[in-house]
Amino acid sequence: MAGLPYIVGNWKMNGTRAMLAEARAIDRAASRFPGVQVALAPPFTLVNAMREAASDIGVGGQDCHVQASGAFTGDVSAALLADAGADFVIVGHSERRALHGETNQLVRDKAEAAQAAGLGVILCVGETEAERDSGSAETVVTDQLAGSLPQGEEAAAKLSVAYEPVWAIGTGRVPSVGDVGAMHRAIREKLTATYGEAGAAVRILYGGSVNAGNASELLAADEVGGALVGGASLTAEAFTAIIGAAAALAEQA
Ligand SMILES: O=C[C@H](O)COP(=O)(O)O
Repeated sequence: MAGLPYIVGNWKMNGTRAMLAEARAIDRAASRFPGVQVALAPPFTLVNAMREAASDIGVGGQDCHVQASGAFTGDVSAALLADAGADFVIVGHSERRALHGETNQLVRDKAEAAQAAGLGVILCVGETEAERDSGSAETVVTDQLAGSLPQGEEAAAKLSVAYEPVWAIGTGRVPSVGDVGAMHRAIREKLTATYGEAGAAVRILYGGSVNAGNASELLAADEVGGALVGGASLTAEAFTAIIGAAAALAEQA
């Protein structure tokens, strides 16, 4: 595994100020598991408050604009996220690709803008169920990577890739461990083809219905360096169980 296991919670469009109590509890739990890197991506509105409430976890955004500033009503730039205290940003989530028509080129531009602003990037890729059923999942994912991986000398250094099969997100369904490993190996190959040796150190996270019951198995799959967790990151109890599973595996390794 490349580096510490990286367990990231994506709160999506959830999170009032009252939920900072969960973030604080997650932060306390993270401090008990120094062998795991833990982070949360709350809505923009909570980034700064979460940064101030938590000290042992990374805090990130769920999207960013490609420009640093300007007349883009409603958008938030990577520079603004960094100013609010974010360490990283998620780009290319399938919900952004599907609901906001984000193309690979746009995702790449966002990733490069984020890195230029000093943020780490979690770049999401994943196939739909129809693409999986037609046998083209690997081609779809490697094509997404070809189009959206950031370029530049330091691009691999602050990058993680999250493999999230669209059909597994929020459905309670997960791919077999064998399919997860096969896809993660294909992603690794693409990363080393793109970045050379630096591609070997990029963490590849699995995302899609990860929970306390399946985390150990999924995290043990080939080339899985962590998890991007949606629903099960909304409560400290559920998310801490996943962090604990990652810590136990890391200790065995
Ligand atoms: O970013 C997180 C993923 O979309 C996974 O969401 P989920 O864990 O609710 O399936």
